[in-house]
Amino acid sequence: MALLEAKNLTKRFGGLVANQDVSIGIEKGSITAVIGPNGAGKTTFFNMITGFYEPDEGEILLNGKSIKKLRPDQIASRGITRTFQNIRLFKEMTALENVMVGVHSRLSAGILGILFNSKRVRQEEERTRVEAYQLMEYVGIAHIANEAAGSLPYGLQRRLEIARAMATNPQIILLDEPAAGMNPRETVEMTDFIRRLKKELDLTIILIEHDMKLVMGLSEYIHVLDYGKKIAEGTPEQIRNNPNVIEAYLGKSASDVS
Ligand SMILES: Nc1ncnc2c1ncn2[C@@H]1O[C@H](COP(=O)(O)OP(=O)(O)OP(=O)(O)O)[C@@H](O)[C@H]1O
Repeated sequence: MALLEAKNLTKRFGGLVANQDVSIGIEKGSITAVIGPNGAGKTTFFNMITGFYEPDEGEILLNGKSIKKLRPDQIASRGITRTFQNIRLFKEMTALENVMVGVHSRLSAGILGILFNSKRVRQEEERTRVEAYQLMEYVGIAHIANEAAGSLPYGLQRRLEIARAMATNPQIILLDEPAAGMNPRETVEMTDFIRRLKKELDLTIILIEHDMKLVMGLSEYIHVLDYGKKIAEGTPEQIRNNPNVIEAYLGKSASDVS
């Protein structure tokens, strides 16, 4: 059984069908890419999996149980986390504090704890700080712990967002264009880092990415969307040679998939 199963998902915005009958199964411990031209429906798919949009039709199963009607925080607590295409950090807060927010969402002493048990709250605060710092060390960004998130270069902000997502202790992480805006060196580092997440933490990774070199080099399996419909799935080799995929990218840039 697939760890995560999206079955026949459809999402409409007025007359526009952003996802139509999309089915995607994700195996535990795999790296899967969802690709397609601009506006194909990739982020809409992520938004349904993570509870930001409720599908109009279809079903989403995690370990065989429906998560379709759950809120984003409930889905996060079941181990599915994400990053965003447009980085969403608390820009005025330090990098460490941003990661602490992620850890907090898992540990939180609750409002009664805050009112009546300040010692426990203080201990939890300290534990949160230590955990967040360790996570930053793992991600290789501990040196920027005390810098304001908004002042960091783009590549570091992307890594920081991943560190915050990982702080919720996920089993599945959805990365929406992790290499967007990165220079070639940063892209290679990001590729290595994603591989490490899979290998060392046994994370299941689903990514949206326009950088075909990254997609083809990193993914074990690829699903292709075009105008809201899934037009192909397969290994990188199969996708590279799939006439439907080449056709979908033609007119944009045929060389994108080669
Ligand atoms: N909240 C929304 N309201 C109305 N239309 C939306 C909404 N979200 C997405 N859409 C539309 O749905 C379609 C699919 O958008 P989506 O962002 O999922 O595509 P995408 O494949 O992620 O594109 P890109 O690669 O450009 O990020 C687009 O036509 C978009 O304008």
